[in-house]
Formats: sequence, C-alpha cells, structure tokens
Amino acid sequence: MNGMMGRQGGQRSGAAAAHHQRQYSEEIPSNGRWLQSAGLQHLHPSTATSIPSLQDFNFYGGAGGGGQGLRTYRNAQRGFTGGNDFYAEPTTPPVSSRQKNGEDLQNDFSPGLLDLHSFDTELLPEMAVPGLYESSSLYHPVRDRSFDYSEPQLANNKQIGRGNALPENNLLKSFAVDKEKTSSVAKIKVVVRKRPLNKKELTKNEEDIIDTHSNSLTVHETKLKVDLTAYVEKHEFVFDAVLNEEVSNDEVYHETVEHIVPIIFQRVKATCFAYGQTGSGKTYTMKPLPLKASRDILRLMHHTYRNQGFQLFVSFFEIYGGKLYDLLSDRKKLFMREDGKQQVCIVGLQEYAVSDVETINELIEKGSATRSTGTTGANEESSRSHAILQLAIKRSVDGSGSKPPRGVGKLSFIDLAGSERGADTTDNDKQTRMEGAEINKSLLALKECIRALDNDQGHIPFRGSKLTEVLRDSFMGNSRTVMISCISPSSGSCEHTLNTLRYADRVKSLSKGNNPKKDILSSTLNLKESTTLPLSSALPSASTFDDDITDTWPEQNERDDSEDSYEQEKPAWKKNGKLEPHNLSSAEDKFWKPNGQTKLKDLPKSDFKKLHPDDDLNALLLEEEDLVNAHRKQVEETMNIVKEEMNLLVEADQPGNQLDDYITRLNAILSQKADGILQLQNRLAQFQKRLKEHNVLVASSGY
Ligand SMILES: Nc1ncnc2c1ncn2[C@@H]1O[C@H](COP(=O)(O)OP(=O)(O)OP(=O)(O)O)[C@@H](O)[C@H]1O
Repeated sequence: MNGMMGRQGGQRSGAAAAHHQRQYSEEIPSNGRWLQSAGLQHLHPSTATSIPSLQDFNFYGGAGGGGQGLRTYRNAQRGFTGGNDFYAEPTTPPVSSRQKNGEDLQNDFSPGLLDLHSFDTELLPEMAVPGLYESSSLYHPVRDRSFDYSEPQLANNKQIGRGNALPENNLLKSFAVDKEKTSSVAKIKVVVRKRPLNKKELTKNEEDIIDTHSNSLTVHETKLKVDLTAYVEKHEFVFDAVLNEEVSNDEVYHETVEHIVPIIFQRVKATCFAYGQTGSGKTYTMKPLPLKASRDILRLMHHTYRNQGFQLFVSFFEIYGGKLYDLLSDRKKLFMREDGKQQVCIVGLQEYAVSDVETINELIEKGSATRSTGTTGANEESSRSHAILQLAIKRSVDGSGSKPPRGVGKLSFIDLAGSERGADTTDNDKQTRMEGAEINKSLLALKECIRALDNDQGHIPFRGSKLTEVLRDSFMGNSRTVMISCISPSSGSCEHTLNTLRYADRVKSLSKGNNPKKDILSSTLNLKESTTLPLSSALPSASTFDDDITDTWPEQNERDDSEDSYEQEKPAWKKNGKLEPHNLSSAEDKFWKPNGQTKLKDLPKSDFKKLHPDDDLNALLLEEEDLVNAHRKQVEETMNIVKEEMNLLVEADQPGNQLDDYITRLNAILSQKADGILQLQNRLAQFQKRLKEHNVLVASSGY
C-alpha cells in the first residue's frame, strides 16, 4: 500500500527457435508439434553449445549509437547495423576511444517478456542441484565468443563501487547452488543504478547531484530559502546495492539476476523489473539481462542438466493502456483468462522454444522493435508500455517429448513505463492522460503486491492492475523479486530521482531485516547564507514535508524468510497457528486506534485486505497518492507566495511606496493563500470521508 496506507517505509541461420501457441485450455501441441517460426530452424538442444560465432553479429544498435539501442535498431530497418559496443565483444572498440559519459557506450535495448501461462509446477519432483560445472574446464578459461556478451572494463575505475571486474570463475561460484542456497536468496532485492550525465545534460551544465557509496547514496538537492538564498539538502538512502555510473551491464547482471538463475531450476519464479523516470536507463539496463540469463540457463541445461528433458521458452508481450499485445506476433491482441485453479493464462500468447542465445536475441530485438514508444523531453523514444519478457524452464515429464513439457521455473523481466508518466495528467492529449493513469495505477499495484508478498499476507491485491494480474503466478509460491531503480544524476531530474528512490525505499523496507535509515534530511549546507529576514524563521521548510513521506514509516517486523513463507496463499487467521480477529470491530480496535494516531499504514495488510475488495483498495490508493501530490503542490505554491510576499515587503520599505498598491497586492496574496488551504482542506475531508466509508478510521481526524 502506498503512502499513509501502508507506506513502510526489463537468427541467425542455424539457430533454433520453435514456438507454440498456447491455448487457453492449456492445449499444448502434442508430439513435439512446435510451430516452426519463420526463418528459424529448430536445433536440437544438445547442439546448442556449438552456436555459430557472433563475431560478425552486432547486437543491438549502431556504433556510437547514442544509447538508443532499441530505437536505433528500429530506425535502422530493424537490422543489426552498426555494432553495439556493449554486447558484441568482438566488435568492441578500445575503451580509450569511448566516452566516459556513456553516450557512445549506449545501446538500446528493451526487454520485455513473459510467460503468463498457467504453470504446472506442482508435479515435478524437487531436484537436487548438483554442484554446477563440476568440470571447470567447461566454463572456466574457454570463453566461447558466441556466448560472450561481456562488456569491456572501463579503464577509469574511480569511485568504482561495485564495478570491479568479475572473477573469471564467478559463474562457477554462483551456480554452485543447492537447495540451501535457494532459500538463502533474498525474496526481495532492491538495487539502484545511476546513469552518467548525458550530452544534453552536460550541454546545459547540469550537475551530478548523486554521490554513491557502497550500498548507499546521497542526493544533494538545491533549494531556495524564503529569502531566496540557496542551500543544499542532503537525502541519504541505503539499498541492497548501489551501482554507480561506471558500473557495466555485466556487473548489473551479477548483482541482480545471476544468483537467481540456478534457483529457477528449483521451481522458483523470479521477477526482475526496472523502475524509474523516463530516460533514466531502464531499457538500457534491462535489455541485456535476458540474454545473459539465457546464456547461463542454457549452460546449465546443456551441462549440469544435460539430457534431463529441460527446455527453455521465450515469450514477450506488452501491457499498453491496460491491454495486452504479443510483441512476437505483430502486436496481436491477447486476452487474459484465469482457469479453474486461478492460474493466469494469456490466450494466444506465442512462446518459442529456444536453444541458443542468438535466437533469443533475435526474438528480443523483434519484440523490442514492436513495442509502443513515444517522445518525452528526456527520451526521444520513450516506452509507453510495460514490456514483459519471460524465460520459462519446462521439462518433459516422460523424456520422450510426446507430452507437453511442464513448467519448472521462470524468470520474468519487466521494463516498466517511465514512472513519471502517471503524473502526466494535465497537459497532453486524452490518450496520454489515459496512459498516465494506467501506468500510475499499475506501479502502485505492483508495489502493493510486493509488499503483500513480503508480509506473507493472506491476500495479495493482484487485481489492482493488469500488470499485477498478469504477473500473478510469478508472485505466488516460491518467488523472488529484484527491483532495479534507475536514476538520472542530473540536478534537473532531482524531484523525479527522489520519487524513484522513495518508491524503492518503500519496497526495500519490506525486506527482512532491512531497517536502514532512509531519506534522512541530515544537514543543510550554506548555513552562512541563512536568512535574517523575520518571516523565514516562522515558515516550515520544505524538508518538513518531505520528511513526512519517508521517516514516518513503521519499521517492519522481522519475518520468517523460509521457503514455506511463499508456498501459498494462507488465510490470515491460519498464520503462525494463531487465530486472528475476524470481525471488523475488533480488528479496528486493535489496529486503528493505538496512540490515538492511527494511520492506514499501521494496519496489518492481512486484515486490511479482508476489509476491502481489491478495486476499492486500489481506488483508495490512487486517491491517497492524489492527496499527497496535491499537498506537495500546495507546499510549492506556498513557497512561491512567500517569495512574492518577501518582495512585497522589500518594496514596502522603499521610499515612495504606494500604500494602495501594497494593500491590493497583499489582499491578492492572502486570498491566494486562503484558496490553496481551503482546496487542500476539502480534498483532505473528501479522503477522510472515503476512509470512513471503508471503515478505516483516522483517530485524529475529528470524524
Ligand atoms: N548506465 C548508462 N550508461 C550509458 N548510457 C546510458 C545508461 N543508462 C541509460 N543510458 C542512455 O540514456 C538514454 C535513455 O535510456 P533508456 O532508453 O534506457 O531510458 P528509459 O528509462 O528506458 O526511458 P523510457 O522510460 O522513456 O523508455 C539512452 O540513450 C541510453 O542509452
């Protein structure tokens, strides 16, 4: 839940690809009747390790492509013209020739994927995972170029943070997983990635206002005091990992997804998503991940799990305006259905059986080129949709291929639409406003689902949005979630950056044992410039308001992080063997009234969800967000009015000042102030009324 209601706190010839069209009723073509994908040949899995060299295969966009990878691809006839500096090692120019700010290091990419079919995982016996790659010769020194998408190491390792080169045998270590390791992989991991300043920002002399440390960062926000002197407010955040602008995509993969790959063979469903404002690097960050993960999955399949009947499937679709479109099938409209077992099925979604990385790359490029984009000030081809790419591991039960394979685990990559689009409500056309509303809704719902998961709630609000509905089975059972928050370093993006970090902070605060201090407005610089004007001392600083957003979240209780905790939706009252109160009044007594200061955030979600249907809850969440935004706006307006007042006072002190003019202007200012307060009061009263209608009492409200 958000804010006061619970703010706690992404073919080559010879390459293989076959796809099959999933039908709603789980009718998978039998007898291995995979549909042949145009231009793609089926390759037996066992041959997949001898993939054709990628030396002449330039992934993702033009050399010096200005980071519009996907878009570059699209513009270039959807062809792989020009090399992608980052992913095709053979074509990578020397580091020295590359620009540090990342503009020519970019490539564009867009992940998106996913499999939303029903996933029969329950019938598969749990497998013991042998030590992966016991034979180190398989992976160690021999770095098959056809698999090697590693990026060059940047020469300048200053402030390297987590950007150091990976040890060569990293995969060996990472894959040496067993069941214990599965349960040791965090349920939720929140990572922040800061991109470099781009050319546009450099041209405008915008400053880098983000300092990164190992797993924390500081945002230096420049603000104006009432006397118009500037000061800097510091906002500190701590996350599971903070990746600075020099960190490569290889290292991002290492920090986020690599450790999850082995456990999806253990019936885990994992979701990795990128969140952030437009142009912050979501697509850039997400695009390489599925390929890197596929490479590792295929390695496991062809070695550790050789001849065990595993297959890898890829699907890719987008959610645009609340509707589903297949990105691998000319944006064919898809429909979501729920079967009798409450499993989500996407009718008509095409899924491709793949056995080599090149094919997966082609599919990703194809899907990415089809994705809906638009233009924003920060990104010429901005994503207007959530793109979901899914890698599903399935296994033939009888080994003969005569029966459809059953799902074992899956890895979903979600490249979310820009987080600020939800705020796109005033200007632009109706279409854009609708997009914004849908995006806003889905981002809120996503956060709520993650929260509910981490709290082991009996009820998870999937129906809050199409995105969460579609991801339902990824959130159920034994799941893992990785959130990558992408931020821009520039002063011009400060507000959006803070919003992104606060969202991430709320998600992170759900994780076990995570109680870092957050967004502490620790100090104010330029104190010597502090004002001596009398009014200033009487005014609240903006920080007072920001503070309320993050520092008032209750700390999370420690929770059991065992595998069992995600097994299934348990009724809340069955949890911990304890009988929780069922009737509303006792729940209210217990949760709404402590200290006479009860807020929605204080209510355990398990009980709260029982009180309200998802839709109502969703509507409440949106209203709450609106209220907080309106409050924020009102504070900004107040600051502007105060500046005006200060000017008026200065003028009033000037000799020859006209009293009439002073009175008129003062009257206008006071009316404006009163109007603003009145509007906010009305909004607050409306929201309180809505809460009351939903039996959510705010003790201090006077209602
Ligand atoms: N870490 C980075 N290093 C170098 N360039 C980057 C980095 N992150 C992003 N860029 C570049 O910044 C630009 C915007 O990135 P990207 O398209 O990934 O943003 P986005 O968050 O997906 O935006 P939108 O929400 O509008 O789709 C691109 O040109 C991209 O190549």
